[in-house]
Amino acid sequence: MTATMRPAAEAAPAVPAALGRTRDTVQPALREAVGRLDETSRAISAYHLGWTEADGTPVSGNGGKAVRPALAVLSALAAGAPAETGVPGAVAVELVHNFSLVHDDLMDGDTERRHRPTVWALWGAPAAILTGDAMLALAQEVVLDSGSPHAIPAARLLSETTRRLIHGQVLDVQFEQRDDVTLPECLSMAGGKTGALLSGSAAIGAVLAGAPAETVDALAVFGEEVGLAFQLVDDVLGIWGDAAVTGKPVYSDLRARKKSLPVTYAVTHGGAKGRELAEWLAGEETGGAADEAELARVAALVESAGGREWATAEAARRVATAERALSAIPSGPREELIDIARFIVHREA
Ligand SMILES: CC(C)=CCC/C(C)=C/CC/C(C)=C/COP(=O)(O)OP(=O)(O)O
Repeated sequence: MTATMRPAAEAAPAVPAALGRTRDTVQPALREAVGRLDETSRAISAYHLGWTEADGTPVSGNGGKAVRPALAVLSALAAGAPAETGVPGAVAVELVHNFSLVHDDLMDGDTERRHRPTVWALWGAPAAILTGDAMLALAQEVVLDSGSPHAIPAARLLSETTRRLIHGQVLDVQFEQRDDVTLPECLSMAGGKTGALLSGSAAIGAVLAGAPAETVDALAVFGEEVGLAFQLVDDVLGIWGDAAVTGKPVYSDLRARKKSLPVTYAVTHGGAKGRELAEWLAGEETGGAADEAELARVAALVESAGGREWATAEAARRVATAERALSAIPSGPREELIDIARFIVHREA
């Protein structure tokens, strides 16, 4: 068993069928949209999205799990519209997501994502900033060009979602300089950094379909809760995940002394072990590639202070709340949304 609290005998849940199906529905539109970018941004985006090698050779690589576009397409279906209605929203949220990853890797100095070198590591900081910017601008354009009579409210939702996402990242960066971050503050940061885009993804298809406010709100609540579960699991994988499976370097969050959710829980609720952890986080003596053993010791400290168990249980609680929010959503899309939420808590990458 790696990151989850799943009993050893229980198999990992299958990847939900909706993820593959919606990926096939959305990919042609995503490729068409990226094709509108200038030559340099297009080539770098194609690499980041797993379509080519860095030298432009076509590949079918790892472009990510495509969770957000799946939510956007299912959101349209949940509103009684065809899948195609959600596609511009799906393309837009995947572009916003990838803008945020390209910029996040640069900010964190991370050199590996999706089992490949990151954009800034290959092309440098200016190219990473500009490629991310290009994807973000393109996302708005795709929604505005959707042809939906509800394109303006959908574009507004995307804008508000992006502002919340950026605010979450602002808090995350600020927390690195603070040693008094509380658990509610950390949850609020994760709600912005990850909950906002999952919420916007789960709502945008319904907005494009002109669904009533109750439907949009229920889907938004579902996405927000799933987003928090997503970040909790992401933080757990960042400490106890298998780098060969996650495709990201192990311990990068701990090495940067990030106030992730399991770490913040451990510090604020872990008694003497939490205080020991807080001292380590505030210290300057650790860091760099030579300290792998030290980071393993700190990971064990977070675990013995209850951080891993709490984060895993909290993710399950968030998914249960998310599922309850869908009570009025028609069967079919509801079960597929729930399958994705459960997959998120049990994933290992
Ligand atoms: C403004 C700015 C820079 C914000 C950064 C926000 C940020 C990077 C939040 C983390 C979100 C997250 C859990 C990403 C992994 O998604 P995933 O596992 O779905 O990734 P995948 O697409 O590779 O599967």
